[in-house]
Amino acid sequence: MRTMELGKRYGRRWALRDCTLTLPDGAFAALVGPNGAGKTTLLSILAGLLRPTTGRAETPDVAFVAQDKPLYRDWTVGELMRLGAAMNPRWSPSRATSMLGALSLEQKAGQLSGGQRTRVALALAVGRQAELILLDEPLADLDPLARLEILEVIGDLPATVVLSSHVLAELTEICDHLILLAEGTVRLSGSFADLLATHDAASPAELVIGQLRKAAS
Ligand SMILES: Nc1ncnc2c1ncn2[C@@H]1O[C@H](COP(=O)(O)OP(=O)(O)OP(=O)(O)O)[C@@H](O)[C@H]1O
Repeated sequence: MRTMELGKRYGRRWALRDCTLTLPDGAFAALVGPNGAGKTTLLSILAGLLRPTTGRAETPDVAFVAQDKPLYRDWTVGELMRLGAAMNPRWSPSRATSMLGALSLEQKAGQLSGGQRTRVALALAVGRQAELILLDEPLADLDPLARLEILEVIGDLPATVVLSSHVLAELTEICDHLILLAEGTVRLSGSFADLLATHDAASPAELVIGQLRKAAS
């Protein structure tokens, strides 16, 4: 995945500016930044849902799980999975099922809890076997064990993953790359291994906190 001088302006204000990034295939990148930094804007452009004002993005086949997870309320989980299969020639039932946990296929989407809806949205994204998976704060409503379980499954996928989150632990334990945005610009990007070798930080968490403090000052 590559972006070149990507920018998005709303009126006179830039939500994202001069964003040039490269992520190697198979990277699992943490997308971090303060509220309003431009994370959702970047993910929406990468997903093809938002047209950039400047620059361009080169992305492979993309699956996007947005903050709100729209699902057909009257459809059962099983029907949604069958829809996923019918719409995607590369559909993997086993990958999709790995996200569903103990969820019943008979349950209607409109009657699911927030965390259960998240599982279904992730199943639809993962079942497609997209090469790039974009996750915009997807895990907020999952219980701690479900979070861990799902992050491990996502980490093992043969895909490039970009995960936006404010929960440091889930980012720094699982992700191998970092994209740090502040005020619409990329402040830091690269593999955690390279960044730790070139910055004064003992751990990924310390690196991220230090950089967020710097961005806020
Ligand atoms: N449709 C829009 N019209 C005008 N401004 C917008 C629009 N969408 C986003 N913005 C502005 O763009 C900036 C970046 O927003 P974005 O949603 O990308 O931030 P974020 O990093 O995802 O924030 P958060 O962590 O709070 O979800 C913000 O200042 C926001 O107010």
